[in-house]
Amino acid sequence: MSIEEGWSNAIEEQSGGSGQALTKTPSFCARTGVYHSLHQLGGDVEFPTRPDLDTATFVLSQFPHPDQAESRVALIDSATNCRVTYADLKRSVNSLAACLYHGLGVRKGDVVFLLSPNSLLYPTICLAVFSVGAVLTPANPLNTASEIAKQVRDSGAKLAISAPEELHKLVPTGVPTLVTTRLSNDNSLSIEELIEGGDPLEVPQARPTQSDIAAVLYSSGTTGASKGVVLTHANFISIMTLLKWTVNVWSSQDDVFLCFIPMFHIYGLAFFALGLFCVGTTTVLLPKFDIQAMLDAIQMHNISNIPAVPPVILGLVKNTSKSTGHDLSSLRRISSGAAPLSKEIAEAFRERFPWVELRQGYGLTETCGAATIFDSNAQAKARPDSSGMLSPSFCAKVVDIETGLSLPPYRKGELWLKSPTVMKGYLGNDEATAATIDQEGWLRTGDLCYFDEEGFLYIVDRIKELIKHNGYQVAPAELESVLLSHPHILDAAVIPVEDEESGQIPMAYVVRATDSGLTEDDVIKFVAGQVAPYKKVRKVGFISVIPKSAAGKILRKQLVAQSQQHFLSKL
Ligand SMILES: CC(C)(COP(=O)(O)OP(=O)(O)OC[C@H]1O[C@@H](n2cnc3c(N)ncnc32)[C@H](O)[C@@H]1OP(=O)(O)O)[C@@H](O)C(=O)NCCC(=O)NCCSC(=O)/C=C/c1ccc(O)cc1
Repeated sequence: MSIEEGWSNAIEEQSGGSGQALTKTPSFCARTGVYHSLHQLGGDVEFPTRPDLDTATFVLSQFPHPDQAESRVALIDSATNCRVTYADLKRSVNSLAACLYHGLGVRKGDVVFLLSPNSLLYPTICLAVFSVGAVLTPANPLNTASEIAKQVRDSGAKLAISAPEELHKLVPTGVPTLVTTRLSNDNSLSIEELIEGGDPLEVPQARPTQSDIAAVLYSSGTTGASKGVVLTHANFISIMTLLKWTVNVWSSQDDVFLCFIPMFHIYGLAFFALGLFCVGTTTVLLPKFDIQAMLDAIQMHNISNIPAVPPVILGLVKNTSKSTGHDLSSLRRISSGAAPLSKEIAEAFRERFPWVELRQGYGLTETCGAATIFDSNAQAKARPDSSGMLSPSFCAKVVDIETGLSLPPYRKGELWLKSPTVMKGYLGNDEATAATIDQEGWLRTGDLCYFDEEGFLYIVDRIKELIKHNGYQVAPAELESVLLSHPHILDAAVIPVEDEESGQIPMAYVVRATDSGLTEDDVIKFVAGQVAPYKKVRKVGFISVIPKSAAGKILRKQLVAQSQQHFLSKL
């Protein structure tokens, strides 16, 4: 059904022939213009209301019964086959929390910077930091030293924890730093040693409360520069409760999960560093994403469930064949988030893996993770373009960009969300917070969407100026400021260019100084030297002037059209 047909059906249904706005749409209230979750709170999903509850206490309280915790495996490192049981994990968390509090004097509100790829220690560090009421600020280890210094400064970090190979990037910040594991040639204090030496019984009794800040994760939001998203313990406890409910709805309690999604982003943090421990499942960790290592791990550990991103789903389609290779029969479910999954990739995946359920979800750092869910594979299969229905406790509005009015089903507008998982705001940035969360608590997502009459959400475009490369955010404004720092670049604009493998790549339009002789390669190398690899400019066009509005705003859509035309003319 087309949008137009659906819309006229919805109007017909709403008016009931009388022209009155009486909606039959199950999730949409025509009077308030609000879409509600069709999943009722209460019954099987209930948020803990005790104010004096923190994320770590909540997660640890959900662990399997002590009789089972000694044998039930929480984590497996696929590279070493090293295993961590739930009982080990609990002891490590309490032991490290005791050391952070008594030994290092880490207190409530102190910001702890974490720079590490996924590892068996990552969840322990997160939970121990939460236990003492400190604020976790994780970062991508691929970030450059200057990107890291910026986050350290902005977050006000008092202590850092670093993988040994990344330590050199933290030294210039002057922040006291612990390494996760100690290399033989170095005498830094390590988390591993603290865990071994700590006494789990000395865990601090003064715990943070639900309204305290738990973490600050960096995201570009709907505009430009990276900002610290302030998430409270209540946000995390709510998302854990929803995740637990989701796993129950999907009957995934006995699944073995594969993790390569980075835990320094909300997707990995919420799923793998915290949420799945509330369910008692086993997670196999890939230290780094690699398609062959992923296929080996699926076969070796009988992986059944993979939270993924679109490029990985494409990778699975392209790198496996029916007749040869790995036994992937254990796979039951793959979910896709962080970037739009094209209908073509979804269909190719379903054809190649007919026994595997594929479900798309939608979430943001600002909502502490997933906002939507598909209840069943049949629902998802019938709607390959949809990201699912609102999760319990979520409300949405679809707001007309011109008029600000709330729109009914099948009308496209900006998605606004409200739920107990919505962030407190951006750290030290009241202006950005006010521009993103209104007085009533509605969060503007910067995504263009519509709902159908059954309450399924379809994200159709991005209003916010963000490029999504491999599921990572790339902010054009950040790259433009790097480009403008080049002495031979007079003006620059960065736009997304569609790319089959990675979703989108950043392309720069550059106005170069007369007779500068600057080449595409020069520009690419100049940017690559200053930003994390996923932010690299991968294509350059030279132009005489950057198109701008009367107010000086870059007309990116015009440049996108220009790049598409250029590409088509080359075919
Ligand atoms: C697994 C991916 C898809 C691919 O990994 P990869 O192949 O290793 O590629 P990378 O992008 O990590 O980096 C590779 C690049 O880094 C370089 N590199 C490699 N290690 C090095 C090195 N140590 N030194 C320096 N260079 C190096 C490497 O050379 C290479 O450079 P280049 O070839 O130029 O791209 C990876 O990109 C990835 O994990 N992406 C996911 C990002 C992600 O989690 N985003 C979520 C954001 S939060 C969000 O949106 C939440 C949504 C959500 C939605 C729904 C829900 O239900 C819940 C949540």
